[in-house]
Amino acid sequence: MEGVDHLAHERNKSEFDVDAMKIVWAGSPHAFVVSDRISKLVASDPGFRKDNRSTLSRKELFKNTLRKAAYAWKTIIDLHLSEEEAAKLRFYVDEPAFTDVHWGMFIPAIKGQGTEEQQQKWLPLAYKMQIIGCYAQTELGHGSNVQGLETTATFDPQTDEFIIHSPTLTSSKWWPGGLGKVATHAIAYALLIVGGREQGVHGFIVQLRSLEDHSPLPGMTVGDIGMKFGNGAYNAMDNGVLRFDHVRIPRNQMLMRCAQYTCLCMPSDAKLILEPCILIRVSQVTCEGKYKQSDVPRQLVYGAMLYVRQTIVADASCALSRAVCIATRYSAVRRQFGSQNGGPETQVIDYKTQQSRLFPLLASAYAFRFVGEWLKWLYADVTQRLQANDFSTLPEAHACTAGLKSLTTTATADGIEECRKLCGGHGYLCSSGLPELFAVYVPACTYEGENTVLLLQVARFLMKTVSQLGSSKKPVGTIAYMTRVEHLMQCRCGVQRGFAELSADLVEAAVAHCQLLVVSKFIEKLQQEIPGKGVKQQLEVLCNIYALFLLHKHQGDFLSTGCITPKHAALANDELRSLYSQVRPNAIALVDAFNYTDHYLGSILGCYDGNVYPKLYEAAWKDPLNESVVPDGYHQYIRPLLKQEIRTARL
Ligand SMILES: CC(C)(COP(=O)(O)OP(=O)(O)OC[C@H]1O[C@@H](n2cnc3c(N)ncnc32)[C@H](O)[C@@H]1OP(=O)(O)O)[C@@H](O)C(=O)NCCC(=O)NCCSC(=O)CCCC(=O)O
Ligand SMILES: Cc1cc2nc3c(=O)[nH]c(=O)nc-3n(C[C@H](O)[C@H](O)[C@H](O)COP(=O)(O)OP(=O)(O)OC[C@H]3O[C@@H](n4cnc5c(N)ncnc54)[C@H](O)[C@@H]3O)c2cc1C
Repeated sequence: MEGVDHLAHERNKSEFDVDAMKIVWAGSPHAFVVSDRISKLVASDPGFRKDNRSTLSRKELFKNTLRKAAYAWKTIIDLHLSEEEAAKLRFYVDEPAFTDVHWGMFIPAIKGQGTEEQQQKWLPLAYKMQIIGCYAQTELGHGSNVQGLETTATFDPQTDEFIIHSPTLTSSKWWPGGLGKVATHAIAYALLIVGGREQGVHGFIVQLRSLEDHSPLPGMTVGDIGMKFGNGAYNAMDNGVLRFDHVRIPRNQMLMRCAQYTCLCMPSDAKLILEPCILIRVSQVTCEGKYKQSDVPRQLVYGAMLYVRQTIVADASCALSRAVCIATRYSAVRRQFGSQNGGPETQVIDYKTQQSRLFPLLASAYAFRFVGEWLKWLYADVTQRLQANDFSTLPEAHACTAGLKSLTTTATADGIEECRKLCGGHGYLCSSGLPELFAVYVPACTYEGENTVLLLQVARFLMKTVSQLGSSKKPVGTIAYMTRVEHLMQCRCGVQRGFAELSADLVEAAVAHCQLLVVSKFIEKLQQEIPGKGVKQQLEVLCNIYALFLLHKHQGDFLSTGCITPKHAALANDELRSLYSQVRPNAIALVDAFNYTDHYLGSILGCYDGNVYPKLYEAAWKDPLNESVVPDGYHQYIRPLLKQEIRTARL
């Protein structure tokens, strides 16, 4: 029945203060208040309705997304929402759209790589959405290999302009979100050519469409690249294709500063904190056509990616927690087998197999939340260091953002699919929310750096650290533990095979390094003051589950290297079962702590009151196919079949 909490008996089992855990999950009392208020604002506004998405055609879906983006912007203006509140509103609207790239990449790239003058010119326009930007780096022929990009930007000293051109089919920009139909401007990455010499890949601000009638400017061929995976909401995003035919832009539209770390302390909740920027000029082209390369690492040009990868780790904890919330609530509602003397059947959440699949994912959601908080700190720290021209932790920041982005997105994508399977057949219904969540989430394993390519970056960083063992340069920070492998390196010295030959093994080592990072940051979190009855105890259980689950999953490696004995492995498995039993009475409360509205979850299986079956039944009849009792096509195709008239029928 409506209004009855069918999960009340589960909630009454909780052994900790759920409201206190909500604040831990949100990050602070302030963050909780903002999240709670904005999520309810969005959930209560019919203008943000999303339960009909799966019945829309792509063009209807896209136009509805434009309407929602405009409506969200109007809401932000009318309610005078702050940067933080506006970012939360876009988060809870939960609609992949051009605004994601405008706010999440276009603006950070200008902040990170634009000079003071360029920021003063372009940022006010972008903040007021008087221009809409996209991040046009990937091409048809190159995505991972940024140095392989073929678009050219040739400086013309006669006119003090750059000529942007797509010399080959494979140099066509391909994938940038928002590019296909909406963006008026792009940060386009191109190979700079000055005086006939190639000077590497740089970013350029290029206007794509008229601000009067939105038509593509001369020399631009631009459109959408077509339908993407599944029928999910990501098809509301106009990922585009763009070819330049000798398009001229003023010299002052090459992004000529790379102090992006000093400007970007934009934590994942996107509260923009502008740090004073130290002018670190990576490169510039003078009006005489002279190219000046300064001595800062050229990789500062990749700054926007480093920033976005950091936010993707926090996003992973959100996506995984959504799926776990749905699967946990439904596992408590669903009963199957086990009836004793006509009594109720067993809740599937009580089966040890269900717990051994579900609870490590619950622990992972919390683990990724806390490592995401730490990564936000690391990013702010590298920011401060860059202000003093201290690049010492830049390699570590790159390795951590790349590695944790790879680890958490892979685990989250796999975890969402596991949650769908944990819900049985009903998990395959769009009304469960899981198919769309999966379809929208999985590209995170590819965009912002393909996950294996990024793990190779971590492996390169680890091997570089190993090569320095024995020297005066001692490993510190997240690789301090590697001093312990020094003896291994000495006894194995001489056996050197190529990085490429060993790359598959090195990627596994990179994953292990990142998993160690996640566990150690969870442990550090537990060393902090955590208020609320039983809250720290619950987090300790989840931390132990996360760590022991990894040990169990990779026990072959631990055993073969002599790190543990078979007895240790058996003890770990026993302890895991015991820990699952400790989570069981608190499982519903632990997912309630995410504080997701039913609107944001978008799932009948995961609805707060657990009143699943009536909602499933009611939702079925709303499907357009049920608008008529006799289906369209019966008379044309089915009746001839049934009446054996098929031989003569015109199909
Ligand atoms: C794989 C690499 C890193 C290789 O770059 P490379 O110039 O060939 O450099 P290398 O020789 O391998 O390394 C040279 C050196 O540069 C360092 N480095 C590399 N990247 C960074 C960084 N970001 N920050 C700081 N340092 C960086 C590396 O660690 C190397 O250092 P070392 O020489 O070993 O000390 C690069 O090509 C890359 O990042 N590829 C991935 C491209 C990518 O992520 N594209 C994303 C496009 S935008 C997008 O997808 C948006 C998604 C939509 C959305 O988010 O909604
Ligand atoms: C939904 C979505 C949105 C996107 N949005 C944007 C955007 O807004 N702006 C933008 O610029 N781009 C965007 N992209 C593009 C995205 O950044 C690239 O697809 C991504 O960087 C991967 O590059 P790639 O496609 O070239 O993959 P590839 O590198 O071609 O990967 C193919 C395979 O090759 C392997 N591989 C590649 N190099 C190596 C190597 N050196 N060693 C071993 N294996 C290797 C990879 O591991 C992978 O298995 C988007 C992509 C998607 C799917």
